[in-house]
Amino acid sequence: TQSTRPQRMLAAVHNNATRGDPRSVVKAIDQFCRQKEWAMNIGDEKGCILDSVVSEVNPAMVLELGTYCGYSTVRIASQLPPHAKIITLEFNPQNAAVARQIIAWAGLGEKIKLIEGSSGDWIPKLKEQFGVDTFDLVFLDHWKDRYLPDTKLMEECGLLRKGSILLADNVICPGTPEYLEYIRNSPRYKSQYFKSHLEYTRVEDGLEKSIFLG
Ligand SMILES: O=C(NC/C=C/[C@H]1O[C@@H](n2cnc(C(F)(F)F)c2)[C@H](O)[C@@H]1O)c1cc([N+](=O)[O-])cc(O)c1O
Ligand SMILES: [Mg+2]
Repeated sequence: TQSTRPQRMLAAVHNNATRGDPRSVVKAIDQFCRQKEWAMNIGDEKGCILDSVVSEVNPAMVLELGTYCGYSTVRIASQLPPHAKIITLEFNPQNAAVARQIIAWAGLGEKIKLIEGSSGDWIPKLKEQFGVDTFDLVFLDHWKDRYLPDTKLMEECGLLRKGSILLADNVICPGTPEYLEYIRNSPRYKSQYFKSHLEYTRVEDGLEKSIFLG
């Protein structure tokens, strides 16, 4: 039976990355996507911007929307201080299954809680189910038409505090026009655009970093 792209990506990690070495997992995925098959990981160029935001925020609690295969999950978790945690939401069970194995290979299972389901279902339950207070950093990289409704939902559920950082992928390509319009015009956020390129291509894309002002 035919394998899927995430399964071929997992095989590339097993064959080319060192167990317990997150940087080698990131490198193996980027190599697979450059040399074999494009895939929608944030990639190394935007990934370096993600790294700099994570190290600047030094978050104790991170929420990622859109695990996919776990590339950015591993990238973020490998930079977290001890005892810090990342909760990552994934809707597609096949993607979640691959992500769990990539996260395990990187040796980061203790820092990462992968939840399968939809943001609409899970965002309202994070406080009661996982004892979350607020998130220091939220990374948005799931369905682009969900960035805005889910940001409003996080506000309503009291998951953001004064100073919480939202970092959104793909604000140019594929684009998140409604989210950008809201976040750049809302008095409750201060936003900054980081110009870059769509993963593994020369097409323009970028990240939008927004601080919640409370
Ligand atoms: O469509 C793109 N990304 C969509 C990403 C979607 C991924 O997020 C999951 N999800 C959905 N809801 C949730 C949650 F969290 F709600 F539970 C999680 C989906 O199952 C999928 O694995 C994309 C496309 C391009 N491109 O160039 O076309 C480039 C990129 O970087 C991209 O991120
Ligand atoms: Mg993306």
